[in-house]
Amino acid sequence: MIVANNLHFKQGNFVIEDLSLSFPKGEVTGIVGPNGSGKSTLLKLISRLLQQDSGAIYIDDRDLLSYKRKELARKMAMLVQLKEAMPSFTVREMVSYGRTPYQNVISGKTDEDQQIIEWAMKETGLTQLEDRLVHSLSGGEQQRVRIAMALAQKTNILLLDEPTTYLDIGHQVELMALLKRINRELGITIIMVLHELQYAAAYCHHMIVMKQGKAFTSGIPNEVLTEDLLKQVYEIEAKIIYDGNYPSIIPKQY
Ligand SMILES: Nc1ncnc2c1ncn2[C@@H]1O[C@H](COP(=O)(O)OP(=O)(O)OP(=O)(O)O)[C@@H](O)[C@H]1O
Repeated sequence: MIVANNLHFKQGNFVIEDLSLSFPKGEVTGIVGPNGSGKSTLLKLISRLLQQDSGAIYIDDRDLLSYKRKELARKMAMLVQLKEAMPSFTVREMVSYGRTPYQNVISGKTDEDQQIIEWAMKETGLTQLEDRLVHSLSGGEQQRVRIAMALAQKTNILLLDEPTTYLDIGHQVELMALLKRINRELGITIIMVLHELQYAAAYCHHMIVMKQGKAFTSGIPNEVLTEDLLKQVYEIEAKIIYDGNYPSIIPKQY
């Protein structure tokens, strides 16, 4: 469904060269790799926040660059890293922004828009918080608001850059479970950058490992995530112990 062919991209001293990848439709793909390996850059190229120097990205067999802005916003939602302060909007107002790609300036919000806003808040457990100001919420609640806004956008692709940043382990697991349910029940294709290899292994169908602007390897997580990979990509000696699909990584230096 999403295919990248022979991408070339240069920013400063960092280069992506001849990168070709595919992201399976209806599945959850995790992009992992060390700091500075190009994970966010790859996600930004897929969401058109950045544009490759050459090569092409196809979404549903159509060149990404040929989509009109609103048309693309109806197809994919992107949650960038949570770095900036959240705005002074209520939860409902912020979720409503997800309807922007469908709105007509004259008619404003339709009944259908309102129903979708209610649905998105319900799916993410925010109905009780709808009148709260977003910046007054906890980190985990704020992430749910951002996901609700993306759901209100009614896209079939959701891209997320490090969605678990700033969350404690309880909220990390809650968020991963929410994303898994969104994928399973709504069939939304999810592509996310993750630092936690254990979540990539446990919650993703497909995993891509980036190293220095290249896809070092990709495939089924528990086949990709090996002690040898940790050595070659992260340069650590570590032991991996699986409990079902969930790995524990124990570094030798410990
Ligand atoms: N605007 C820019 N100009 C020059 N270099 C940049 C720019 N943005 C990113 N880079 C460089 O590109 C490289 C890849 O960055 P990117 O953010 O994609 O890495 P990442 O794998 O997501 O890293 P992290 O895990 O630390 O978030 C890094 O070396 C970064 O310094």
